[in-house]
Amino acid sequence: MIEVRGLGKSYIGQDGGVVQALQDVDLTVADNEFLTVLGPSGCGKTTLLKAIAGLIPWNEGDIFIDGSPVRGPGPERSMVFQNFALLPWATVLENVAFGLQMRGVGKTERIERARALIETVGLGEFETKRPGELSGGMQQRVGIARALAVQPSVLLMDEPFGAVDEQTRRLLQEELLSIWEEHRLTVVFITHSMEEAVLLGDRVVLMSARPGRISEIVPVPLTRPRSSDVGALERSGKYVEITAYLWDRLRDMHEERRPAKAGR
Ligand SMILES: Nc1ncnc2c1ncn2[C@@H]1O[C@H](COP(=O)(O)OP(=O)(O)OP(=O)(O)O)[C@@H](O)[C@H]1O
Repeated sequence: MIEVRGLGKSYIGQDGGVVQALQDVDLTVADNEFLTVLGPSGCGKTTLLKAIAGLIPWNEGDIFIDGSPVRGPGPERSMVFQNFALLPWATVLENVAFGLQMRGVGKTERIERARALIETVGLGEFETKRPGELSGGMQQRVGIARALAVQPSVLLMDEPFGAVDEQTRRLLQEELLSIWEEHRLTVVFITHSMEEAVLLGDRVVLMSARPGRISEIVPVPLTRPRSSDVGALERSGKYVEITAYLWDRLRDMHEERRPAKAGR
């Protein structure tokens, strides 16, 4: 379980001013939950994820993973980044096995575990290729396999499918759903897409901007498993209703931030 309590984070901007990125954020993510996070650009989504990952310090509040306070990165948490963040000089196999090497796992086991995950994400024929020889979607599959290789209980995903084309995105969503259905991980997934947030999530966290706060948490009562027929799901009335609701809420947030028009 992830518990975020009263989290506040500010940055010092280039001009020396203080940017309050997060304020009073309270959030509980249950074991094996798939939580998606949606909100306007700059509302602190990445900051929240990096704090949970233990990659940045914060000013107020606490974060606990299974009751233990977060003081830095830990073996139970893995992160997947939008820009893949692969080692450019290393092969697919080496990239996926890298985290295991860092954790002192022996070579034979490393290769065995990495190969199994490379198969899972459908890249069996590409294990000797380097990232530069792969498409964006393939690189992100490597990123996912690498994150899963260390057998985390928590997967933190920062807009992982934001840099790939629409068709690849759809395939990656289906793959991620089936991986999650099999491995039952706790996932926190940031996205700019309302459709993606609803398709994947058990609940959608809506954040509002400046300072970033949780505006609302919207449950997604769509049946699982969802990986088998994503198309049918998207045509269901409930799916359409929830995405329309999220869009209304996001539009309200944009309207609130827009300067009032003259004469109104
Ligand atoms: N290292 C930093 N130094 C100064 N300000 C920062 C830094 N990182 C983020 N910020 C600011 O903090 C706020 C939140 O940033 P963050 O990247 O968490 O938002 P986000 O919701 O993930 O944005 P986006 O959706 O555009 O990726 C923004 O105003 C951003 O400019």
